[in-house]
Amino acid sequence: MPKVLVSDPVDQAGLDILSQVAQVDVNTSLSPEELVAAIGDYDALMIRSGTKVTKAVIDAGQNLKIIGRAGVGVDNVDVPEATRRGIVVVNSPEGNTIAAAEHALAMMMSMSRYIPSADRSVKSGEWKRKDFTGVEIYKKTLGVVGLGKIGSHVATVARAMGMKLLAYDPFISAERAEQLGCRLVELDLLFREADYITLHLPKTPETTHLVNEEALATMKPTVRIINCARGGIIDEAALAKALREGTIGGAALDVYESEPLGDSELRELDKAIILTPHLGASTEEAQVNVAIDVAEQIRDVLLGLPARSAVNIPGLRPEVMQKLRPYLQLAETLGNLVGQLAGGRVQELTVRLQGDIAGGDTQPIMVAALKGLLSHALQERVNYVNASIEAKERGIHVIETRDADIRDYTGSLNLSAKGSLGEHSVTGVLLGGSEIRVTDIDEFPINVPPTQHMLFTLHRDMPGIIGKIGSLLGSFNVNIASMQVGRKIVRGDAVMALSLDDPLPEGILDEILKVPGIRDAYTVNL
Ligand SMILES: NC(=O)c1ccc[n+]([C@@H]2O[C@H](COP(=O)([O-])OP(=O)(O)OC[C@H]3O[C@@H](n4cnc5c(N)ncnc54)[C@H](O)[C@@H]3O)[C@@H](O)[C@H]2O)c1
Ligand SMILES: O=C(O)CC[C@@H](O)C(=O)O
Repeated sequence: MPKVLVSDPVDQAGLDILSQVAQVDVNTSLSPEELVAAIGDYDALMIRSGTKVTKAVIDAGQNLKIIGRAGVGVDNVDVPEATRRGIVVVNSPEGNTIAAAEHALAMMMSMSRYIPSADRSVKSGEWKRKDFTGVEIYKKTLGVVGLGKIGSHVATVARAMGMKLLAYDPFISAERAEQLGCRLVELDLLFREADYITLHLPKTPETTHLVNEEALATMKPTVRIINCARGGIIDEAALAKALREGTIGGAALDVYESEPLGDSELRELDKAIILTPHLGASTEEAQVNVAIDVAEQIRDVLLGLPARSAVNIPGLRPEVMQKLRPYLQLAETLGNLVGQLAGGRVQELTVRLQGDIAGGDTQPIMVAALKGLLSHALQERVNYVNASIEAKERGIHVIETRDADIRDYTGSLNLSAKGSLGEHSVTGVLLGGSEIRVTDIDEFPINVPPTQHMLFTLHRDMPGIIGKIGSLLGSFNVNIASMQVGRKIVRGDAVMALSLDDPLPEGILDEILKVPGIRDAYTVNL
C-alpha cells in the first residue's frame, strides 16, 4: 500500500479520501530536518502553507510521486525541482476563493469601525464610545488591485454594499472589469483616488513592494489598505512609517514579508492596523474544499490516473503526455514569450501549427500555448486544466490554423498575440526532437534558445549599435550569455535577441531606449 505523509493540519474529509488507497501518517510537528529524514518512506506529501518543501526534501523523497498543496499558493514548494524529478505538484486553485475574499471584506469592515480595538477596550473594563467613531464604506471608492477569482468576488460584494469600484489588473479586459461594475484604471490613478485599496494579485518580482514609500505618498491621507494576498507586495517598513506619521488612514494585513511575523513594529501600531495570522483560507468550508480537492488528486495519481489541477504537469494520460511533452514545452515557452512581448491585456492569440505538429490532437498544444500566455500574470494559478477557462474569462479570442506541409523544419509553431504593447509574433521549433529554438521574432529571422532572462530590441541596422547595447549592459553588470541579430534587408530594421545571465536592473530599459537607432526594447523573463 502506498504511504502518504500529511505534515500540516488538513480537514478529516481529505484524510478519509487518502485512507481509501494509502496508509496515511499525520505528523504536523516535524522540523525541516525531521521532514528530510522521514520523507524517503513516502509516495505522497500533503501540506498547507506551513511546510517548506525545499530541494533537500525533494532530494530525500526518493519515492515521492506527488505533492499536494491544500490551498492556492505553491510558493512554499520548490516546483522546478519537483518537476525535474517528475513529481506532480497539485493545488486547489478555487477551494478557498470565497474564504479569502470574505476575509478581505471583514478586514475592511473591522477597520472602518475599529472593531478589534473597541473590543479590546471594552474587555479591559473601559467604555469609550468617542474614541471609536468609524466611517461608512457606503459610496466610498474601493480600489481592487488584481481582479482574478478573489478580487472579483470582493468587487461583487463591495458593489452590492454601495461602493464605487476602481480596478487595476494589466491582464484583464475592460469588458470583464465592466461586468463586475469596476472601472479599469492605471495603478497610479487607483492609488490616488481610492478610499480603500485591497490587494488580490500574486507576489512576483514585479509586484514585490508594489505598495512602497512613493506609492503611499500619492494616496489619500484617509486611505485604508488591505493585504490578504501575499506578504511583500507591501513594503512593511514604508507602511509602518506612513501609519506612524498618519499620512494614511489605516491598514489590515493577513500576510507578511516573513511568516510567522517576528518582532515587527507593525505590532506596535495598535488602532491604526489590524493584523491576522494568515487566516484568509481558514474557514471550515474552505478547509473541507481544499482538503477534498487535493486528497482526491493524490488518490488519483497514486492509482495511476491524471491529476486535474497539476501546476507543473498537464492532466493528460501518461502515454499521451510522453509523446507530446516536448511540443507542450515549446508551446508554453512561446506563449509566455509572446505574452510578455505583447505586454499583457491580450485580446487575441493566433496559433499556427506547421508540419508534423499540425497532425493529430492539437488541443493540448493550444492549451499549453494559453498556459504559457497567462503564466506571467497568473503564475501557479494557471494550469493545463483551467488555462482555456481563464483565457475565455479574460476575453482572449483564440484562433488556430494548421498546415501539415513540411517547410524548413519538420514542425514549427508560430504564435501571434495582440496586447497592450501591440501585435507581436514568435516562431519556434524543436531541434533533435527536444531542444527549443526561437526562429523568428516579428518575422525577423533569428536562432536563439530561450533562457530565463532575455532582452529583445528593434533597431536600425547600423554600425556600432550592438557594441553600445553591450557596453550599456556591462555598465549595469549584466552578463550576456548569447546574442543574435536578425534582419530582412541590409541597413533596414533589425531585431536583436540577447540571453542574459542576470535579470535586467530597473531603469536600464529607459537607457537602452535612449540609444540612437533603437526603436523599441522588451525584457522577457521565462
Ligand atoms: N490570505 C490567504 O490565506 C490567501 C488565500 C487564497 C489566496 N491568497 C492569495 O490571494 C491572491 C489572489 O488569488 P486569486 O485566487 O484571486 O488569484 P487569481 O490568479 O485568480 O487572480 C490574480 C489576479 O492578479 C492579476 N495580476 C497579476 N499580476 C498583476 C499585477 N502586476 N498587477 C495587478 N494585477 C495583477 C492577474 O491578472 C489575476 O487576474 C494570490 O496572491 C493568492 O496567493 C491568499
Ligand atoms: O494554507 C493556508 O491556510 C494558506 C492558504 C493561502 O495562502 C493559499 O495560498 O491558498
